[in-house]
Amino acid sequence: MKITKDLYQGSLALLTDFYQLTMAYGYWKSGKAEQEAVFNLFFRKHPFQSGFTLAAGLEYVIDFCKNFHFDEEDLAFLLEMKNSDGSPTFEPSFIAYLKEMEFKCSIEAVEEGTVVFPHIPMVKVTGPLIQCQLLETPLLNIVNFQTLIATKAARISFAAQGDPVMEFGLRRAQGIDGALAASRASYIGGCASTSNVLAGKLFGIPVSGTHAHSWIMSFDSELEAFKAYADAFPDKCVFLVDTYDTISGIKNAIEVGKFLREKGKEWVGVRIDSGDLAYYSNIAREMMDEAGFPDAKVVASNDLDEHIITSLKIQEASIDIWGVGTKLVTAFDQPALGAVYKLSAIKTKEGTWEPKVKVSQQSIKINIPGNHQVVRFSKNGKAVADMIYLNSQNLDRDEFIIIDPIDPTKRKKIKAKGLDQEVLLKPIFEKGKKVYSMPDIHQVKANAARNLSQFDKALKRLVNPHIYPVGLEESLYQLRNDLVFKMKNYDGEENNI
Ligand SMILES: Nc1ncnc2c1ncn2[C@@H]1O[C@H](COP(=O)(O)OP(=O)(O)OP(=O)(O)O)[C@@H](O)[C@H]1O
Ligand SMILES: O=P(O)(O)OC[C@H]1O[C@H](OP(=O)(O)OP(=O)(O)O)[C@H](O)[C@@H]1O
Ligand SMILES: O=C(O)c1cccnc1
Repeated sequence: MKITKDLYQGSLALLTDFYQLTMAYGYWKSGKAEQEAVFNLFFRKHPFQSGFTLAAGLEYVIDFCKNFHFDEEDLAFLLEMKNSDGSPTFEPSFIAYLKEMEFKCSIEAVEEGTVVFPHIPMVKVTGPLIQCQLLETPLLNIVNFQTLIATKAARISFAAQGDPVMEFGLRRAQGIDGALAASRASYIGGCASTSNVLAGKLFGIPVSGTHAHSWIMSFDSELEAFKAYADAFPDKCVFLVDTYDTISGIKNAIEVGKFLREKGKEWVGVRIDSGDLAYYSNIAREMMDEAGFPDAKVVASNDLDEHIITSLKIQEASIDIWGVGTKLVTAFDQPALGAVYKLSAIKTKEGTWEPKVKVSQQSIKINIPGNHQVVRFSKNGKAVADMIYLNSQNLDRDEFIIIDPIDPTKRKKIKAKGLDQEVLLKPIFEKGKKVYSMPDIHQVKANAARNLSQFDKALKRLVNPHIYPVGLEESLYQLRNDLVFKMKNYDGEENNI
């Protein structure tokens, strides 16, 4: 098992794009490697046309940064790399520099389970330019995927209106870590359990499941198969009833349910995995009630997502538990979140922070310069607005104006008196030393639920959700404008239109 062993036990410093290493070499060669910089990780658009996004992945980020180093094998690999003319890509003294490199960055981040919005920095990295740069790809890899899946899981859980959702995705997930990370993020986002036993072991997530059609098919009859399963798991029986004929399957399940009851045991219920799930779940409910099993549950599965679940709820399907796999763990309708990681300030030789901006034809792509913090204003536990501000700014004011980063005609006055304020970027590492104590996964899940409950349900509807106000504090907005004009050499002529 070389691949899994190397992946999970070796150094992960090479899990990056090659250009990060060529830039790292360039920074080192030009004497800029240790110059202090600030980078922000943020996304520009919610996934799935959602009205909110749920942050996840910080625990992986912490793990990655704690173990950030180049081991002997990594260094040997880099030393062997050649340019097209056969010359070495990296000088031995650069490799020696990497060997001695110790993680020195400070990291601030939103906690896992925090509801986040476009443009809000989710992770802010401050430290030697070379180290900030080397973190770009792995941080994006981790946060993009887990945030995407946690958001999808939250949408699915809302659609299920509090019914348990079992995550069944492993067999269709994007590879080994895709599956593991998806199970973790799905649990944070609202799923009750996973079918992935390794995820259960690694992350402490509850593991659950029913049985497959192959179980039934391996016996001479469905009834015999149900009885044998009941024998093995008298307290945990969910019978899959659609292998041959769903109605006969429900009858057989009830018969075994009665047999179990005679022995003082109660079955859990049935699973329906094909056909019209509203129609068959209602028939199953009626038959089980009539037979004296009002507490027996109906589990439904088969290519479910938030939209089909919503439709089944509208149809008043009698489904108590939802099994969701493929469309959850592959984020079926949006394969990536699209978060980016941008340089926003750099320290000058004089020791002052110089804000940096990337100018773009598309205003959505102009980053927010400077060294920031984010505050969430709320009233009586309900979030009111988020403000991104320069962290030199004093929050002790009665009133703020926030300006939409894309459309400056959208502004909001925040009367701060009487509002609660929560600063969202929390210290995670200080100069390479971890200062954050990571809550366990159940606390993270509870944090997600608490966070989501702070937002109006208009934000959580699947179609055309309400837009939550997020803006730049006035002076940050002004700084950004001034910098864009400066970088574009704007001289008052029309040449910038
Ligand atoms: N009442 C319903 N309303 C809306 N969608 C439903 C309803 N019942 C089932 N579905 C969905 O319709 C789709 C049916 O897909 P498909 O044709 O693959 O199922 P099937 O033929 O019944 O099952 P299979 O191919 O697995 O034997 C699934 O996504 C399922 O979740
Ligand atoms: O549909 P998902 O949301 O991905 O949920 C997981 C699916 O995996 C299993 O199907 P299986 O692999 O046996 O295939 P089949 O039922 O489609 O034949 C199970 O019966 C679900 O239908
Ligand atoms: O336990 C189940 O019922 C299950 C697990 C994985 C995929 N489909 C169903």
